[in-house]
Amino acid sequence: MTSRNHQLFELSQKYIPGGVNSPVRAFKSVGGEPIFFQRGQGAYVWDVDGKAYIDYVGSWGPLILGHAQTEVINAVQTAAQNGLTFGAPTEAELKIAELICQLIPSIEQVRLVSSGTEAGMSAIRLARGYTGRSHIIKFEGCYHGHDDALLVKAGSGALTFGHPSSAGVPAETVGHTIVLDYNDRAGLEKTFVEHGDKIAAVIVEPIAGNMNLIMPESGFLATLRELCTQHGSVLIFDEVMTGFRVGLSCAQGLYQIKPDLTTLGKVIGGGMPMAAFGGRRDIMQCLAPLGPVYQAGTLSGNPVAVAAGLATLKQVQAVGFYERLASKTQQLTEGIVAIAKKQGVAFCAQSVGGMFGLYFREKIPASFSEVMECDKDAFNRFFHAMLNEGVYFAPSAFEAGFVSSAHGDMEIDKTLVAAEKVFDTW
Ligand SMILES: N[C@H](C=O)CCC(=O)O
Repeated sequence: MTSRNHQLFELSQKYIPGGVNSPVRAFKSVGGEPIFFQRGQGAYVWDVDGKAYIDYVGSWGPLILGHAQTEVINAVQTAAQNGLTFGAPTEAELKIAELICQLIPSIEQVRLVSSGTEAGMSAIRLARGYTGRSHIIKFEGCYHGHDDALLVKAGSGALTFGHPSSAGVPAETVGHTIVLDYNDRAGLEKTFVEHGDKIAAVIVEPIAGNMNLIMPESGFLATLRELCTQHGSVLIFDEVMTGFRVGLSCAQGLYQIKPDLTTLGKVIGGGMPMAAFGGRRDIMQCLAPLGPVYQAGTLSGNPVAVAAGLATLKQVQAVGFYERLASKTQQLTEGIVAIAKKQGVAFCAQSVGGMFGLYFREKIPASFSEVMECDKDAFNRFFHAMLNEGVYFAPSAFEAGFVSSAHGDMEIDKTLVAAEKVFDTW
């Protein structure tokens, strides 16, 4: 009998390109058909054929409290009853803006948008408007949404499908984008010596999560900070993924580096489409209607999304929240590593807060080129075998994984039992 999933996928391909609304969902690199989900609760998701999975994707990061979390759902329902959108200021958006500024000291003012792509694109335009310069630096394998200027040697779905620089982006559009290697301080210094007075901004994922998980090496972020200050360039931390995911003070708090601008998304929307960019007041004041840099959005600050975000940010402030999350995530990665090692599989893993990376190689990668050395076929085999056991990891060797506060000992144990079974017959 044909599964409901298969039927839906067949039909979807007729009406939606590739049957998906974002390429990385397509299972293209791991093979097989994408799963159509019907519902989620806590740490679990159920597909349309009724099979349950422990979910380590969490909608690619936003669901730090798990699926359908009671307070978040209640907040959404209450907000929705008062109207879905006004296209005008609300008290709730003021509340979330104030909270973001309180929790992230580098953010003195913030503007809400609807997606991480918008946040990144707006931050770049703002940095260019503020400095009056054109060049930007980004790093290979980092992904900042699908804004044209940033879609060069990008990570995430672009990397997954082997097209890190997209067709449809004119050469002139990326003519001002300089791409460097993540963690390459010497390359960075050289570029600033050559082009320092032209560089409007450096945009970086302070912990890279779109080429699997790559941690910044000691001194990398500090060098970035020093060079940007020295040359009058705007330092932009893309914390769409790491914001309120790796800790309450985000990656910038962990590394004690103050960027000029920060982009946020995922967790701040609690599962609803919301993102933000914010930072130094003197830079933010260049935005319309105060300044000459235009930026806008009909649904920006959407009240339902803001309600979900506020309910989420309230809960992550609970004492010990991030310590518990980090320890669960570590329990998961250390457990899988121990099982793989027992079977002699070349595998390693690492985590930070509620975010983790799994690598089919002996040593944890520290750069884009080392990530590329991971055994992609082994990952694909592992992915499908775990899926078969009811564990859903991201369908790409280049994406980080996520643990939520709804993942308890039971879910971690079940995952490790599944991994034991998978590696037993490796
Ligand atoms: N890595 C991406 C976002 O952070 C994955 C989500 C997507 O592209 O659909």
